[in-house]
Amino acid sequence: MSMLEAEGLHTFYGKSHILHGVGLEVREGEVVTLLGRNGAGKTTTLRSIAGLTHAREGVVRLFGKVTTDWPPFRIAGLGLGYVPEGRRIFSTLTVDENLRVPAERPGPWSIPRIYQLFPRLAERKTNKGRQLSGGEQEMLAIARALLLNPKLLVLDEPSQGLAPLIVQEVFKVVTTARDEGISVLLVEQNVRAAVAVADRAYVLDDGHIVYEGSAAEFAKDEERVRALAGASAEEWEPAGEG
Ligand SMILES: Nc1ncnc2c1ncn2[C@@H]1O[C@H](COP(=O)(O)OP(=O)(O)OP(=O)(O)O)[C@@H](O)[C@H]1O
Repeated sequence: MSMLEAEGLHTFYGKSHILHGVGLEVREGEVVTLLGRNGAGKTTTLRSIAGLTHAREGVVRLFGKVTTDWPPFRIAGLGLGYVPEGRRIFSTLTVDENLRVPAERPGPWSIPRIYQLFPRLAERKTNKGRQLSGGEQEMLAIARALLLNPKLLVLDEPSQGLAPLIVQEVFKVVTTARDEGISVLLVEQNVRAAVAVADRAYVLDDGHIVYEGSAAEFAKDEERVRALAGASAEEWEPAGEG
């Protein structure tokens, strides 16, 4: 079953035509990564899906419903958990207070469950948002989205600015969510980290999808990975044993 189907999206900022017929799909239980260089249109694709910048042409279907022109709150209510770029957590509130902000949607995720699965956040419970490291802030932002009990989690560059070891920790959160039955759409600059967790990959270039296929196949294509990953290509080391 499809969690998300986007077809032929054309999205503009004013007169700037950014997406030129973008199509992608996330099926139930999948982690799908959307890759591409700076400015390729990844964030714009996510904004079109989440209802923040509506596509002028094309269709977004979420959980079988056409949501192309729905406002963001209605899309969130349907089960889309969107974590934008830049970790917008409340810096003057504690971790615990941050987690109490979202309006709950019924489901298996609760604050005790979050603390159980992300002990790092439990340890930091009474720390203010601004006292957290970048990795902890990202985990908190994802945890907050999970409390909405989404069926599809959409993450925009969770690894941005994080050291490799911390990236691995944040990506464990992604696999935990997937293991809990949540589908994930992941936008990343860190190509190697993303293809290591994803089932399928799409590559966006200048508003066009130029690759679509298995993430494992993509990972094998060293030349392609290197071209996309650029300078960060050497940074990612797969998690070692234990
Ligand atoms: N609010 C805006 N108004 C006008 N142009 C914008 C706006 N936001 C983004 N753009 C432009 O749209 C294009 C796509 O941007 P987008 O943020 O979707 O790319 P991206 O692939 O997510 O890149 P990045 O990795 O830098 O976030 C870029 O050329 C960008 O300059």
